Amino acid sequence: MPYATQPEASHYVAGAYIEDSAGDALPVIYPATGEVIANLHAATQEVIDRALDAATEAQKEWAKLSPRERGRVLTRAAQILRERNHDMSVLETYDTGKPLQETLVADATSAADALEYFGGIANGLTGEHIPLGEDWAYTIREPLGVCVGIGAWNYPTQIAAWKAAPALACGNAMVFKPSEVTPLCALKLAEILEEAGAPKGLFNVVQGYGAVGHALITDPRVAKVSLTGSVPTGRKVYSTAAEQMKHVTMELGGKSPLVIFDDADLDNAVGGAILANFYSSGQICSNGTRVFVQKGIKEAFLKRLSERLSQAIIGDPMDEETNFGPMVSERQMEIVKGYLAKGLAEGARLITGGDQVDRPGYYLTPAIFADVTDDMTIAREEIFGPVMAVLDFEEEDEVIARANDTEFGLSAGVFTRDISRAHRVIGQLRAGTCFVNSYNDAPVEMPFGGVKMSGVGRENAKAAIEHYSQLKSVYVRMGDVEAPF
Ligand SMILES: NC(=O)c1ccc[n+]([C@@H]2O[C@H](COP(=O)([O-])OP(=O)(O)OC[C@H]3O[C@@H](n4cnc5c(N)ncnc54)[C@H](O)[C@@H]3O)[C@@H](O)[C@H]2O)c1
Ligand SMILES: CCCCC=O
Repeated sequence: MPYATQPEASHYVAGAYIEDSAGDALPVIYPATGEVIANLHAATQEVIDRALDAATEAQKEWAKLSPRERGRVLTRAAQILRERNHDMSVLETYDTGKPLQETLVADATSAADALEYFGGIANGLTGEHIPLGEDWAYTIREPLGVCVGIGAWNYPTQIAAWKAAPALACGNAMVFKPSEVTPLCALKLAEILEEAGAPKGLFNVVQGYGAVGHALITDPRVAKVSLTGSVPTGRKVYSTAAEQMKHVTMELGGKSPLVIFDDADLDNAVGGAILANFYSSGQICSNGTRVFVQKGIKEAFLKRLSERLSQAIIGDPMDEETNFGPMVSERQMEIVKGYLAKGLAEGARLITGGDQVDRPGYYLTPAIFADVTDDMTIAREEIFGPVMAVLDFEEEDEVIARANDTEFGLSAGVFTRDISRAHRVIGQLRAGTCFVNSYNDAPVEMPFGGVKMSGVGRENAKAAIEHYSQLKSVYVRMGDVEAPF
C-alpha cells in the first residue's frame, strides 16, 4: 500500500491514540480491490469510559472559553483541513472507494466549510433580552454537555465535521463513533482539531459496531445523540435516547422524488437526474431515486440519459479521470443486486446497467429502470446504490400526490422552466431539503435534514445551533414580590 492507511491505534481519546486489542476485530477493506488496508478493534467498555470521562472533563474547560476563542480553534482547524485536503481525500477514497475526483471536492472540503462556518458564528450565539414592563427577562444559550455523534459510511469526514463543528461551537464536547465500514478519516479530524488548539479530550473517536453505539447512547454522561444512518437504526437510537430524555438529531434515509416536467431544459434535467442517482455510486441519503418524468419528454429523456451514462468512466478510484467507483462493500453490492433482481421480477424495464464489473472490488454499472410503477419494491424502498427508477406521470396534482406517497421525506427536486410551478410544487412536497432545477447541493449555509421517517432536527446553518444548545430563561423582578399571604 503506497499510502499509510493503518492508523497508530484504533481510537483517539484524550488527545492520544489508544488500543485495546480485547475489542472485536474491525478490518478495513479497500472497496476497489477487496484488500484489507488496516486492522482495528472495536472499543471495549474501558475505552468508552475513558472517552466519555475525557469529554466530560474537557467540556467544562471548553465551555468557560469565550465563544470567540472557541470559534478561532474551529477556523484554524478548517484551514489545516484545507491544507491537507489531498491526503484527506486519498484516505477517504481508501475508506469508501469513492473516486478521488469526488473526494477532492466533496468531503473534507465540506467538513472544512462546516468548521469555518460554525467557527465564524460562534461569537454570535447569544441569548435575548425580553422587556416585560418594569420587569424583564433574559435568556442564556448554554451548551448541552457531552454529545455523541454516530456516523454512516458514505461521507465519513463530512459527517464527523457536520456534527463536531456546531457541537464544539456551542461549547459541547463530542465522542464520535464512525461507521465500522469507514473508520479512518474521523481519526485525522481529531488530530487536526487538537493541532488547531482544541483541548485534549474535546473530540474523541471510538471505533465499533452497533453495540459500541448503543453503549454510548445509554450512558448517563451523554446529553445528546446525533445519528446519521438508516431508518431502522434511527428508530432504535431515538427510542433508546428517549429513555433518558436525551436530545437527538436523526439524519436518516430516503426515497426522494425528482419531478421533471416536459418544459424542463432536457440536458439540465438529465444532469440533475445523474447527480441525484449516480454520484458516490448512488450512495447518498438525499438521492432522488424516484425520477418522475412527464410523458411528453419520457423517450427523449431516456435517450439522452443513456447517451450520457455511456460517458461514465468506471475504474480505479485513485485515477482522477475515474468518475464512477465501486460500492462501499461486498455486502452493500449484494443488497443492490437483490434490488436489481426484484426490479426485473416485478416487471420494470432495465434500460441499461446493473452488471457486476469483471474486476476485483465491488463494482456495479449504473442502472436505469423505466416503466416503474409506484407499488414496485424499487420505487418504495431505499436501495442506496446506483439504481434509478423512472416513473411516468401526466398531471401536476397527480405527481405531487404520488411523490408524497412514501414514509420518507428527506429530499425532493423539481425541474421546470415555469418558475411559478416550481415553487408551487416544491411547496407541496413533504420533504426537508429541496432543489429547484438542481439536485444534491448541500452548502453548509443551508439547513439539511428530513421530515417523516427521514429524520428529526437539522444539520448545518443556524438551524443546527438549536440542536446543540439550550436556553436558560431568567425572569428579573425589579420591584417587591407580591405574595398572597
Ligand atoms: N440523512 C442523512 O444526512 C444521511 C447521510 C448519510 C447516510 N444516511 C443514511 O445512512 C444509511 C447508510 O448508512 P449505514 O449503512 O452506515 O447505516 P446504519 O444505520 O447501518 O449505521 C449507521 C451507524 O449506526 C451505528 N449503529 C447501528 N446500530 C446501532 C445501535 N443499535 N445503536 C447505536 N448505533 C448503532 C452503526 O455502527 C453506524 O455507525 C442510509 O439509510 C442513508 O440514507 C443518511
Ligand atoms: C449531499 C450530502 C449528502 C449527505 C448524505 O448522504
